[in-house]
Amino acid sequence: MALPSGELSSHELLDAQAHVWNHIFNFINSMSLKCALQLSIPDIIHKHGRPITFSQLIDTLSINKLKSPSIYRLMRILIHSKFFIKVKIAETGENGYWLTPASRLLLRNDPLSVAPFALAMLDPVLVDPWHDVSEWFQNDIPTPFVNTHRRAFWELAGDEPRMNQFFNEGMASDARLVSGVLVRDCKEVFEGLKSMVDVGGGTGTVSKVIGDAFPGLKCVVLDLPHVVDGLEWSENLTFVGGDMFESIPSADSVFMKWILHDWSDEECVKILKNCKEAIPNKENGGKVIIVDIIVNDEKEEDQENEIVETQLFYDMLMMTLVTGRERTEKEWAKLISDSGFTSYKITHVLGVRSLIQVFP
Ligand SMILES: C[S@@+](CC[C@H](N)C(=O)[O-])C[C@H]1O[C@@H](n2cnc3c(N)ncnc32)[C@H](O)[C@@H]1O
Repeated sequence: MALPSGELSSHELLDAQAHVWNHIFNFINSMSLKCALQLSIPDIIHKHGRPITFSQLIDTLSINKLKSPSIYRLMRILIHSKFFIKVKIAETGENGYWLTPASRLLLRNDPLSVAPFALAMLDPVLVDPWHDVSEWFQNDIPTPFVNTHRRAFWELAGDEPRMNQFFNEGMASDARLVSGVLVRDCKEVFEGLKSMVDVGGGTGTVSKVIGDAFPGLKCVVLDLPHVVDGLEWSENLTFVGGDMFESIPSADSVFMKWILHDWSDEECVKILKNCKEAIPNKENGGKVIIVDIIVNDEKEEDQENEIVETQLFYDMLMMTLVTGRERTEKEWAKLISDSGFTSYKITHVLGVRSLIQVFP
């Protein structure tokens, strides 16, 4: 009996096979990147200050030198995935490895480094639940993460200091990049505010940057006690260990970056209602400032669009690790009105994410 694939031309069949193989092995891109970070390859090339030859790279790497030929293979795939380029060194005519814009974002000491975020997201604690997604679909456990680790994400982060640390560092590295854009390109959103609560603000990176840019603005970071206990306060930055589902300290405004996408619609409505309690009415300038993804579902089928693919990755990540999801504008509008707010304004200045101002 002819298989369905028998209806395909040889060309279609081979293309389909290549497509399937690339998806089977997509994780090799992630893991090769993780390996390069763990071996500090971007930092070594950067420190060298000019393109580095293969033998110079091998001399600098702390590896078993018998495995050097495999570094050539690692670099070859990372060149293919645009993390490095090979250039001709003018003086010697030799080839050297050099950085690309993507690997510049991986330098450890760069203030905008995403290296801690990459290492957090590719830690086995966060990767293991992906093996349990299909099992989770068949049972009544709330998330694949709980299926694997028997505890919810935030609970395990509270119990495991190593996870607490790598997750907070990962978040802080993303927060540095985003807060720079916020204070540069969205000044009007913060101007005139006297106080702001950064709900789920982690170790306070965004609040520090915003507080420095607007010295009249007092920021309070509310996060779980294991995240904020022992952090250093300053003149206009304080920390409160608490639970946003219980209550949120009062302020002119609430800021939430990467919070609501962690939670289900019901949970988001609870958080947003608590935000509404914490701020003054619209006439007195109360507002909630949200930084999160708005999925452009009209482009969902368009696999050429890198931003849509990133948004869909995040949506699956929220499904696997926590109870959250990424939302379309229509879904955001429903959450906002179900929580008793009257209007919102979206600003698209943050690439994959958007800034949403919500008014009581
Ligand atoms: C995805 S992280 C975002 C951190 C920070 N806003 C950022 O974007 O860099 C979510 C944060 O929510 C905090 N969180 C989780 N449950 C919470 C709760 N019930 N009350 C307050 N914060 C909570 C976590 O500890 C974590 O810092």
